[in-house]
Amino acid sequence: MAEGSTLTEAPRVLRVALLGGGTVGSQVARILLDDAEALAARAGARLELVGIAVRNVDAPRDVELPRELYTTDAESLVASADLVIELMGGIEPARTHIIAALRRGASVVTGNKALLAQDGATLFDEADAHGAELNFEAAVAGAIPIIRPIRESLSGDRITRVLGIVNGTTNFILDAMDTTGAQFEDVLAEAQRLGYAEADPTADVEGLDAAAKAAILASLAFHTRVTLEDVRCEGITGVTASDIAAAQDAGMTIKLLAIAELVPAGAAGDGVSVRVHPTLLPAKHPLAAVRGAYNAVFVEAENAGALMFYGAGAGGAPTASAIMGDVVTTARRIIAGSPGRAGTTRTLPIVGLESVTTSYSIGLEVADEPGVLSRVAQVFADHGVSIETMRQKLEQKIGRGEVLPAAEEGAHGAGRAELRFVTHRASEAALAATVADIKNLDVVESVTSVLRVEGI
Ligand SMILES: NC(=O)c1ccc[n+]([C@@H]2O[C@H](COP(=O)([O-])OP(=O)(O)OC[C@H]3O[C@@H](n4cnc5c(N)ncnc54)[C@H](O)[C@@H]3O)[C@@H](O)[C@H]2O)c1
Ligand SMILES: N[C@@H](CCO)C(=O)O
Ligand code: NA
Repeated sequence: MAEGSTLTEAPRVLRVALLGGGTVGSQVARILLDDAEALAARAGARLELVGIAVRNVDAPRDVELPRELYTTDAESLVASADLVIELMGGIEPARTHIIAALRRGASVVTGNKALLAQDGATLFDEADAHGAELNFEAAVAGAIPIIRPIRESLSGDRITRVLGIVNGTTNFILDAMDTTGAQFEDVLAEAQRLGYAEADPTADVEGLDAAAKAAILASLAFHTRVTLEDVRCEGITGVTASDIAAAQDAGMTIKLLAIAELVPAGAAGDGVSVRVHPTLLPAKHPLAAVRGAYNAVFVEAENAGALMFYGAGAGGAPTASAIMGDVVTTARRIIAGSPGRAGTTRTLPIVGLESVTTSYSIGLEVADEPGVLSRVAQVFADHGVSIETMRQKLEQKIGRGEVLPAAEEGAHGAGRAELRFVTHRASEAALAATVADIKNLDVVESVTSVLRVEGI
């Protein structure tokens, strides 16, 4: 405390501009107004909400707030603020407003994963150049504290892998498919009816929302720059009821995982692989227990071991909780006069899926006749892909190293059989070549699914 100051000194005031008054913004405004006393005590300054920028001042709203706070003039709000909370979403004009705030030396709190994943580097450079802070806990997994634990709590450790269920909509859909046995399209329609899925669900079901979060997590976990373009992304639209049933038969469940891991990149040392795709997980894996629209992030670090962060990944009040945590932390640092951001320290090569090994589950429809199994198995062997388990519909199962008796293999006569193979870890290239050759076998009717497997 400066010489001569006393505890009775008038509290400092920080002018807070809120850009966006929708699902999250309206809850943030409510907390700023309702909890003003407690927030002032924790932040060390009164947080004065000076305005809320919206598209339409007269739009109907769920949360009652003083009408005079609303404005369409975001630019003027930003020009007068010490701290800007950006909850408009989208790239522009959010990006322009954030840069304008940072250039004035005002700190910014945002939940905008799309913008951070596309152009975070520019924003962080602006923050660094002007001694301002840019915080974004709400951008990944909503209310769950995951950004700060990775940036701060684990900053003395070496994170090797992050596996996340970071999209609630797709987890809700996959969980409902798992519980009811229904097809994707039917569950999506029901999720839209219940308000769990957006009218335009593309960003969620195609994995793009999860990919943006994966890019942010990878950048922080590995102290390097990763953008949306670096993320290999596959959504859940191709997951069928029969994939889910086969997973259940094998004691597994299908989750849309965001996976970021350190992988060897030859002489260069470490590289980074970042991907989003439907993934088979054993039912005993902690992420398999994440139901409904919940999110969870599983972090593996050299010294901490495995950690799991779980909770609500979306929703107005939960996401506002993460925003407010950033607001109080940022306010404290403004008062203390010390921006606390630890910047990126290196640039690791992004490694494509062709260099990453993973286990696979492959479903086939084949002619049910003698010799089919050995011909399929030979194709795996030809490409050096080792089989961990094989299941045939009718509950015949070959475990590690066992061989199905020839008599049994031919016992069902003409007709079709469904085979499911799970492989040991193999490269994408070896797996693709195996699948292509299997498709060409005359005894194979079709390859019904190819899914990656984690946690076995
Ligand atoms: N909703 C969630 O559960 C959730 C969770 C995590 C992160 N986020 C992120 O938080 C942000 C806000 O999400 P939301 O769900 O509250 O959005 P929303 O669509 O409910 O609200 C957006 C608000 O921004 C205002 N706005 C948009 N464009 C504007 C413009 N050009 N000028 C002035 N005002 C404008 C709108 O009027 C509205 O008040 C997004 O970046 C989103 O990705 C949302
Ligand atoms: N659409 C996102 C909202 C949170 O980012 C989800 O389903 O998880
Ligand atoms: Na979060």
